[in-house]
Amino acid sequence: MKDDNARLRAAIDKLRVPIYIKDPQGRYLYANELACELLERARADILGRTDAELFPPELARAMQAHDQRALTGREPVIVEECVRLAGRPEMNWGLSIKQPLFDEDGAPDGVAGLTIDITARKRDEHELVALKNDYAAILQALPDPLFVLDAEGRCLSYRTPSEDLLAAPPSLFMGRRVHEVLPPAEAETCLEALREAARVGHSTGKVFRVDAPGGTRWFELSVAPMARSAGEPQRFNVLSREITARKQMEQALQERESLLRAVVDNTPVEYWARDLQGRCIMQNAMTAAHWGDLLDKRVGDSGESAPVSADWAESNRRAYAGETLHKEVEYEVDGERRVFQCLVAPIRVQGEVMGIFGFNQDVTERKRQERQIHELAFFDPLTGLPNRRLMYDRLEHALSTSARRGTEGVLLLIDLDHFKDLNDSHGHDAGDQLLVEAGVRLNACIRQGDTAARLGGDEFVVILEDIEGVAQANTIATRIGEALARPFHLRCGKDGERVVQHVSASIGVGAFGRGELSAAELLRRADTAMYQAKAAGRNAICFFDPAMQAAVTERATLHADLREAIRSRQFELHYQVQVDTRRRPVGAEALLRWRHPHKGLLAPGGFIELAEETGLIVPIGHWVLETACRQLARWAQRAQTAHLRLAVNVSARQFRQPSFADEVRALLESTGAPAERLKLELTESSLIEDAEAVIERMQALRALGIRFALDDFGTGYSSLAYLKRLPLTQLKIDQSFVRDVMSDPNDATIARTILALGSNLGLAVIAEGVETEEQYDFLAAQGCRDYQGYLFGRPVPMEVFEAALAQAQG
Ligand SMILES: Nc1nc2c(ncn2[C@@H]2O[C@@H]3COP(=O)(O)O[C@H]4[C@@H](O)[C@H](n5cnc6c(=O)[nH]c(N)nc65)O[C@@H]4COP(=O)(O)O[C@H]3[C@H]2O)c(=O)[nH]1
Repeated sequence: MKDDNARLRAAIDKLRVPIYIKDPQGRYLYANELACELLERARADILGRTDAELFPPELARAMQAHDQRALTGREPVIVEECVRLAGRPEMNWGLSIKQPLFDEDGAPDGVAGLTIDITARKRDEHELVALKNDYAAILQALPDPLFVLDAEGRCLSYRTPSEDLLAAPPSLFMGRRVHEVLPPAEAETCLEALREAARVGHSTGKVFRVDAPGGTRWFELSVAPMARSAGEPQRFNVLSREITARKQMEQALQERESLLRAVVDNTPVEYWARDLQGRCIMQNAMTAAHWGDLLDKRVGDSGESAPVSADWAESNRRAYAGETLHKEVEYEVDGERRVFQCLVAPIRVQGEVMGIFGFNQDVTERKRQERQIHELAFFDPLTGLPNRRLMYDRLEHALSTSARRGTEGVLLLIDLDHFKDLNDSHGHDAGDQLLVEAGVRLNACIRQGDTAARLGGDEFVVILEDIEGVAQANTIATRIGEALARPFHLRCGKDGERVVQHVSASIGVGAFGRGELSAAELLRRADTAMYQAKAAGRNAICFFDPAMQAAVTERATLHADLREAIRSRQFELHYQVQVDTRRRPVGAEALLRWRHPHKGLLAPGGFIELAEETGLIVPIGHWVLETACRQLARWAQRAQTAHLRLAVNVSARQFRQPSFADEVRALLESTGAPAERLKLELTESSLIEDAEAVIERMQALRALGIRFALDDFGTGYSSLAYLKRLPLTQLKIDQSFVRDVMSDPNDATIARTILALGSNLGLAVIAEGVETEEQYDFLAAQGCRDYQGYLFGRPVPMEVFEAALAQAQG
C-alpha cells in the first residue's frame, strides 16, 4: 500500500500539469515539478509560502478568492485565469480547478488545485471573435442583400440593408426553394449559379429578373459556397445586387443603338466611324456594299486608289484635329464615276475627340437631275443652245461688263428665211434637223465666250462681246450668213430620204457699249434691223444704227471695189527715195496706190486694212512684189540705177502664206531681178506668231540674197532676244518717233536708243518720215546713216522718181 502511494505521488510529481495543495491558510503544502518549473522556484522555496508571496498582488488576490469560494461553497471551482508567468512574455491562459479539501470532521482542510494550459484555445477564441466582428462589420457594410441558400436553392436566411432591395417580401421566399418563388427560367439561372459555385468555387454575373408591380427588376448574383464540416449539407452565400438601373440604361442604350443602326442602315448614305487608331469601328450596309468589309481596317486598307486614299487620309487627319468637313468628291463605284457629298467630323465624348465618323451620300442622280432641270430651264432642248431666258441673262451680263470696261459688243438677231416653207414641204422633223445643224454652225462661227442662243422657232441670237468696232461685227455676221447659206443635208420622211436644203438668213444687228441700253431695248433694235434686212429682200445684214449701217455699207462697197480693182488692175506703185548721210539716193520704198475710178488716187491707209482682213492683200501683195521685181530688173540694166535697192512692204498675212518664199523665188527668176537689191519690209506683228516658221522662211529668202528691214520698229513688243535670232539687215525708226524728235524728249531717247541698238546688233538703221533739216541734223548727230521722208522726196510715180534721180545724179 505504501508502495502504491509512493508510485502515485511520483506519477503526480511528473505529470505535465501543474498540481498543488494548499493548507487552509493558503500556504503551499505541495507543488509538483511542473508547478515549480512554471514558478521557476525550487520546491523548498515554494512550500510554506502563500500566493501573495509568489504571484503579483492582483493575481494572488484572485487566486485566494477562488480558493476561498471553493472552501466556502464546498465544491470545486473551475476558473479561467490569465497569468503572465516569469520568463514567458506572452499572456498565458490557464483553466484552474480548485478542489476544496475537508478533514474527517468536515472542517476545511485546504485546497488542491491543478491548472490546464488553455492559451492556444484562448488565442483561437480571440481570433474567432475578431473574425466574427469583422464578418459582422462586412455584413453591416454590404449594400446588397445576402442570402444563405442550400443546394436546392432554399432560402435559409437572409440579411439586407433594406427590404426594398429584395426581389420579394421575405415571407414569400424564407424557407422556400427558388423554383417556388421565381419563374422556371429565372429560378434555373439561380440554380445554375449555385451549381457553378459548387463546381468552381464561385459564380458571378448570373442575372435573373423579376416582374414586380413597379416594372421588371434585374438582379445579378455573386455566389460562394460556405465552408462545411463533413456530413454537413452544402450551403451558399448568395449576394444579390439589383442592377435594374444599369439594365435599363443598357436597354436604353441598346434601343438607341438599334434606332441609330436602323436609321443608318436604312438611310441611303454610306456611314462609317473610326477609332483613335484609325480603325473602322462601325459601317452601315451601304458602306459595306460599296467598299466591302471595312471593320478594323484603316484608310487605304480597302484598295482605294492612291489619290482617293491620300485625300481621305487628309480629311481624316483634319477631322481628328477637330474640324468638321463638308466636301464633294468623285470616285469610281463598280466602274462608274459617281459624285458623293461627304461629311467627316470628330466624335466627341465630353469634349474630347474619341474618333471620327462620316457620311457619304451618293448625289450622282440628284446632280444629274439638277443638271437636267437646269438644262430644261436654260437650254433649248432641240438645239442644246441657251434658250431665251439664259440669253437674257447673258445679255444683261454682257451689257454690264461692257459698261464697266468700256468695251463694245453687238447682238445679232438671226432669222432663217423661208423656214416655214421647209417645214411645210419636208415636215417638222426635217425642220428640226436644220435647226440643230444651224445651231452647230452658229457656234462654229463665234469665239469661246460669245453666245449663240435660240429664241424659238427659226430665230437665233448671237451676242458678241468685246469686239473691235462695227467692221468686226460685220465680218462675223457675214461669216454667219455664209455658214447658214451652205447646203443642209437632211433626212426626210419614214424612209429617211436625203434632201439637200438651202436657206439664207436675215440678220439684224444692234450694238451696245455706247451709253445706257437695256437688254429689251437692244433686242428690239436688233429686231427692227432684222425686219429691215427682210424688207431689203432677205439674205441680208442690217444694222440698227444708221451711222453704223453706213460704215458697214461703205466697207461692203469698198470690199467689192477692191475685188474689182484687182481684176481690172487699178493699182500703181509710187516710189519714195531713200538716201544716205550725204543725201545720195541709195534706193526707194515702193508704196501702193489705188487709182479708184470714182475716188481718184487712194493711199493705202484707206484700204490696206480691209484688204488684210478679207485676205485680198495676198493677190494685191503678189502684184506689188511682181511690179517691184520688174522695176528692180529694169534698174539692174542701167549703170545709174543698178546700185539702187527697192524696199517692198509685205503684210503679215501675206508673209504667213506657206508658199511665200517659193512665190518670191519664182518672181525673182521670172523677172530677172537681182535678189540682193530687194528689201522686204516686215512689221513686228508679222514676226511674233509661229516664230520658228517665220525664222525658217526668212532664212530661206535670206539665202537667196534678199534683205529684211523691220518696219515701224519700236511700236511693237518683240523681245530683243527674239529679234536677235532673225536674219534682219535693217531697222526702221517709225515716223511717229521721228515726227516729234525735236519736241518730245521721249521720242528723242527712243530714236537714240534704236540707233545704238542697231549699232550693237550690227544692223543698219533707217529713219522714216524725216521732214525737216532739224530732224535730219539730230538723227545724223546720233549716227543715223539712212533716211526717208518728204525732206528728200515724196512717194511719186516711177517717171517722176527717175527724173528726180537723174537730176540728183546729174
Ligand atoms: N507724214 C509723212 N509721211 C511720210 C513721210 N515720208 C514717207 N511718208 C509716208 O509714210 C509711209 C511709209 O510707209 P510705211 O511705213 O511702210 O507704211 C505703209 C505701209 O505699211 C502700207 N503700205 C504701203 N504700200 C504697201 C504695199 O505695197 N503692201 C503692203 N502690205 N503695205 C503697204 O501703207 C502704209 C502707208 O503708206 P503710205 O500712205 O504710202 O505712206 C508712206 C509714206 O507716204 C514724211 O516725211 N512725212
